[in-house]
Amino acid sequence: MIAGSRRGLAVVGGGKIGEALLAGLVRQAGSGAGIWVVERSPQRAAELAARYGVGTVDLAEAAAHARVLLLAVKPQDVDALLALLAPHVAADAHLVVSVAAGVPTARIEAALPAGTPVVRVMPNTPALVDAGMSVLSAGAHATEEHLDEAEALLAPVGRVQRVPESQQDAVTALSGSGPAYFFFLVEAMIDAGILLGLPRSLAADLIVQTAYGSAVMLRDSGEHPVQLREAVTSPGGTTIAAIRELERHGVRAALIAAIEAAHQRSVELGRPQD
Ligand SMILES: NC(=O)C1=CN([C@@H]2O[C@H](COP(=O)(O)OP(=O)(O)OC[C@H]3O[C@@H](n4cnc5c(N)ncnc54)[C@H](O)[C@@H]3O)[C@@H](O)[C@H]2O)C=CC1
Ligand SMILES: O=C(O)[C@@H]1CCC=N1
Repeated sequence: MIAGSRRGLAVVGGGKIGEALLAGLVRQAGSGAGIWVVERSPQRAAELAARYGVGTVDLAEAAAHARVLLLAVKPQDVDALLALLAPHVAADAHLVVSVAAGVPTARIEAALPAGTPVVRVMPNTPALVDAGMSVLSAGAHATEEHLDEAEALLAPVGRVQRVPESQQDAVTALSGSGPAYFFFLVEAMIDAGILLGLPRSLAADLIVQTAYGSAVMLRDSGEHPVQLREAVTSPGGTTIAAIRELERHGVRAALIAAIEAAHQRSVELGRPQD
């Protein structure tokens, strides 16, 4: 294969985020042509091939066909994967994109042929519904063109930002893990509806639509969250009674501590494995 003749994308690791990205990208492209998946579990590979019409290949075939190798395995599995992948990577023909939480581009570069361009990305699962948030950082050999290439890949499934790599652990704690915090809040709010005697399906409908409407307002109104909250909080009314309880139970401090813990875990995951 001549350097530069490769096209398309191979997703290595078809787990939760690998599938979210695959699903969004295949939907946007209109088919799975030019998209391959490498998956350790044959059963999972067959499932993804059937669901999205993508080809399932091994690492050597992925590297032979695809220009972009998108690594979506657990941080703990990255080193083992790189050892298997490295013999098939050509620095002048591939762009390696890693979504592994915490793992620095320097660690990936050290395991690949000298000069391989690596872009670190923190995506999130709303990519599944084209509402993802992907945050990109360049490794030592990734140029603006490589960042543009990674951005073009991810832009169809949501918004894209670029940050210095030093901010990626914080980004991971905010937008990478972020959907889980919102799902957790929604889960708790639905439980509150159950406590108040509403049927589960009604409580879920009320809360999901309220979450959706609030998210659209946050994104589109241009107003600060404080202003939006104040507009809901009538003097002597119901909302302030609830807000007082949230503050009394330390919910704000709990969220800050939770996100700080996620940041710390991302830093730990980035350290070389024993
Ligand atoms: N789940 C999420 O919302 C997000 C996850 N990430 C990152 O994405 C990566 C994957 O996370 P999840 O999808 O949640 O994990 P997961 O455990 O659901 O998926 C990992 C997949 O990789 C496969 N795998 C492992 N080694 C392999 C190899 N050598 N070759 C081929 N396939 C291999 C496993 O069989 C599994 O299906 C992690 O590094 C995580 O930090 C990043 C952003 C968001
Ligand atoms: O929980 C995790 O480690 C991954 C990274 C960001 C979201 N999920």
